[in-house]
Amino acid sequence: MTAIDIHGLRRTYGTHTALRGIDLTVPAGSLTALVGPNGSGKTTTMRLLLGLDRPDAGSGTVLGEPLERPARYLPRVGALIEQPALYRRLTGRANLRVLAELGATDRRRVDEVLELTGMSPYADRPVAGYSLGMRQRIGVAGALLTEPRLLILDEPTNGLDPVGTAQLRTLLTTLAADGVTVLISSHQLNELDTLCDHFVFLDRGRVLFAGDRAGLTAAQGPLIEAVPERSGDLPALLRAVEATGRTAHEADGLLLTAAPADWAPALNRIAAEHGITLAHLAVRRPSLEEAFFTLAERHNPRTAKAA
Ligand SMILES: Nc1ncnc2c1ncn2[C@@H]1O[C@H](COP(=O)(O)OP(=O)(O)OP(=O)(O)O)[C@@H](O)[C@H]1O
Repeated sequence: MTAIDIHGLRRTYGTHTALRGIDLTVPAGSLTALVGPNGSGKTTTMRLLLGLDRPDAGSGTVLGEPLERPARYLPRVGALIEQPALYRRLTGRANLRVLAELGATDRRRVDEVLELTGMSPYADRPVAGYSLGMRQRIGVAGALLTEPRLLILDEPTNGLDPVGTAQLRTLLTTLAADGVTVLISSHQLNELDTLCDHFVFLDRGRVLFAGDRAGLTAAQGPLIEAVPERSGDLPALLRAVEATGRTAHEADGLLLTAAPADWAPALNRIAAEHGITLAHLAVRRPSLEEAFFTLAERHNPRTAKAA
């Protein structure tokens, strides 16, 4: 079952093409991360899915209904796009009651969503005194009022402290376990690494990768990291690796290269041939951020680093 199945989604603003015909498949019940640098098209994608903007091209379904008929699926969708619109003088609870009334939702649901988002202790304070993170959580609470089957959250961790982020992570995991599909965007890639099970990488309006963790590992391959005993040898080691035709980077005193795991002994030999002793040599799974940059570079070698 797919919650979102869209093909060829395209949106141009004036001369700027924000989305270049992307395909987006989000499995039902998944926690799918929509990740990419600033301006890659995450918000545009979400706005189009929510019927807040119209695509120039593209079709497909959301919760089994056609994308062109958002009114048919929106009652089952909860969303938080950018900052939540809240009445600053009203309390968090009163804001949610207004939303519940507008959506003809039972008032008792307000207490439930306050509890779910950990906002019950602050519910009777005016929103004007809330931190950014508290406003975000009230926004998420508002998105949950209608017990949505699909939750679309644009950068919901913006402004959240580590405790707030951890609470949101627990909440989203619980919702997904209950069969709710969650599509969540962030440009802080590693934040979504442990939370999500599906990933869509956007870069300049294109999809670089879409799939699950196993697919990502297969697409990107492992990373080999090495540290020379003498830190001054790192540039020479980089040159030696690049001379073999591989791309290598330096990060925090480490040499990193995307290569098959069995290339580690070759790296050890190359170092030895150049008179360099390695203090550390390891093969590991790339982080989400590293996977993104490897795939971005493969796609567009000259400009990936600038993204
Ligand atoms: N209404 C608009 N008018 C003109 N350009 C727009 C509009 N909306 C988006 N864009 C442009 O489209 C591109 C994609 O923007 P979008 O907001 O979707 O990116 P994003 O991935 O959500 O970025 P961020 O992480 O900064 O939120 C950007 O270059 C942006 O400037």
